Amino acid sequence: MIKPTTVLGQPAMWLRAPDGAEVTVLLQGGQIVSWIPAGDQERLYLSPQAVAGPGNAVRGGIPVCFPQFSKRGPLGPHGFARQQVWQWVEGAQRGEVVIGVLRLTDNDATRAVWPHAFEAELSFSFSGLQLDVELAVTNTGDAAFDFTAALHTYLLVDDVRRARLGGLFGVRYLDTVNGQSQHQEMDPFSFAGEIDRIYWDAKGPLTLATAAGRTQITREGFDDVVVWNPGPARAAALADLPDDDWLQMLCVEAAQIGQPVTLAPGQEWVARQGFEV
Ligand SMILES: O=P(O)(O)OC[C@H]1O[C@@H](O)[C@H](O)[C@@H](O)[C@@H]1O
Repeated sequence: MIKPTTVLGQPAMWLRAPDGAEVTVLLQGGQIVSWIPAGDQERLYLSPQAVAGPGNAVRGGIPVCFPQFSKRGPLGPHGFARQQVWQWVEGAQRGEVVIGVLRLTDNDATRAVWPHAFEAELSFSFSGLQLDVELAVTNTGDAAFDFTAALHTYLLVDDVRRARLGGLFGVRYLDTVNGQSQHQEMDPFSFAGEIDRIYWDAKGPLTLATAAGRTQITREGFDDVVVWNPGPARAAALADLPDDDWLQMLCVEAAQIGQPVTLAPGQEWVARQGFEV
């Protein structure tokens, strides 16, 4: 079943597979804001103080960061894709699987800050205990451009201090809290408070273990992984996050940061992030 709905007062689509798995996606940002696997519970964190609509970035779900990751460039944080309203292209049931596709193309607002012609497509498919999310970007103009990107997934956890993330052993990372580079030594590792790291060239599958069970996270085409939690002090400074909700979320982001993507006219880049509980 696929039907229009609203989330945070904004247009969204709600999709349910025959086995009961559900996804809700906001047109703003092409942002998946809910994923409930079949017979399971909500797996994505969406802040109860999230604000949608023009000029806002929704805190939670799977924001699409494009064409810039974080503040690593001249654009606003994480680029403009999460603030743009994407077009709903199609939703369909194919056997047991339900798919959804949204598209963002350059427009006056994007060209004002980033003078390139592009088409970005966010596709997802789900059924049972799996969700796959794919981001494709095509250069529809006549000059090459570069970008960085991420699927900035907010995973819902019962208490981040009891969560453990595995699969990054030996991977070099930049700790953006203190600016230092290190290699991951603990695997799996747990979280005491604020963490903000870019793991470079991390290709293997990840496992997030929480009291609610395990989530396997795979990636194709994304070289890097970002692990972010604001911890108590930064959470208190974020107006769209309740002070204690840093305990209930962990961002494990599939990202392309270290080697920006360069697309020649007509070229396409595709990358995906998959989840299984
Ligand atoms: O508050 P924003 O713009 O959604 O960003 C949230 C976080 O996103 C993460 O990806 C970054 O690594 C953090 O540095 C940043 O604070």
